[in-house]
Amino acid sequence: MEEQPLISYQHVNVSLQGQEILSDVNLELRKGEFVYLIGKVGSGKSTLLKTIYGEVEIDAGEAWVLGNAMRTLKRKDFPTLRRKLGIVFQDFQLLTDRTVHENLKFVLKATGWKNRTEIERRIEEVLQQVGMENKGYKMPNELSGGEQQRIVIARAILNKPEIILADEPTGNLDVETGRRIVELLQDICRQGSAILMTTHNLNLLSEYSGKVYKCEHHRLTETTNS
Ligand SMILES: Nc1ncnc2c1ncn2[C@@H]1O[C@H](COP(=O)(O)OP(=O)(O)OP(=O)(O)O)[C@@H](O)[C@H]1O
Repeated sequence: MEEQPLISYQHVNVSLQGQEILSDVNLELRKGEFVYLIGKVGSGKSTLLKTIYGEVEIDAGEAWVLGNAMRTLKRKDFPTLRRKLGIVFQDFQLLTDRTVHENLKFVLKATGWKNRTEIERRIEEVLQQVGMENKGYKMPNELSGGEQQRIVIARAILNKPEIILADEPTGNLDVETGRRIVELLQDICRQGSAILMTTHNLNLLSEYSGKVYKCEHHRLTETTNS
């Protein structure tokens, strides 16, 4: 039997303050998929991602995320869902008053990790995975933009999420650094997390394969990535 998709949206409508943002959205994300979400500024990409982690409500349609029906999911159950998602925001949002290591430890502790050895081991593993193994002692402001984004990705993968939502993860970076970040996400995808990322950088689409959805005129259409 075919596995259920990790995300399945059917005929979903989303509005903000009475304004239609997205209408009749159909979206599917399956295990191991790398999916791009493209579209003009203000077309609704971030809003769509926000519905997946429950920050924005869905008005109509059917929406499933990791087995949860999003329209009936209780507020108290959102934190449990969010822990299963790795979220990479456009601006980095590392805690600026503590080191990289402390940033990562903070998340592990907040998500229930207690054993000190396991915590240390996991921090070492994710730092290695993003190529930042010697940077744990640094403060965020001592890192370049690309390095900070790597740490944000390290933070997102701490709990081995099934889905990573990345909102314009290359937005503030130069082309080459942005490319390396996408390579890192592709690498993480190959290791088992599905990735849904928004981008304005259409060059990436031809360089790194993936399914493409385009947000336009309040609709989402799947386009071919050639
Ligand atoms: N909190 C809000 N209240 C009302 N309208 C909002 C709110 N947040 C966003 N919008 C509107 O929703 C629309 C979609 O915004 P969204 O941020 O999802 O677009 P986007 O495609 O992610 O844009 P960008 O490429 O600039 O990130 C925009 O018209 C925006 O003005």
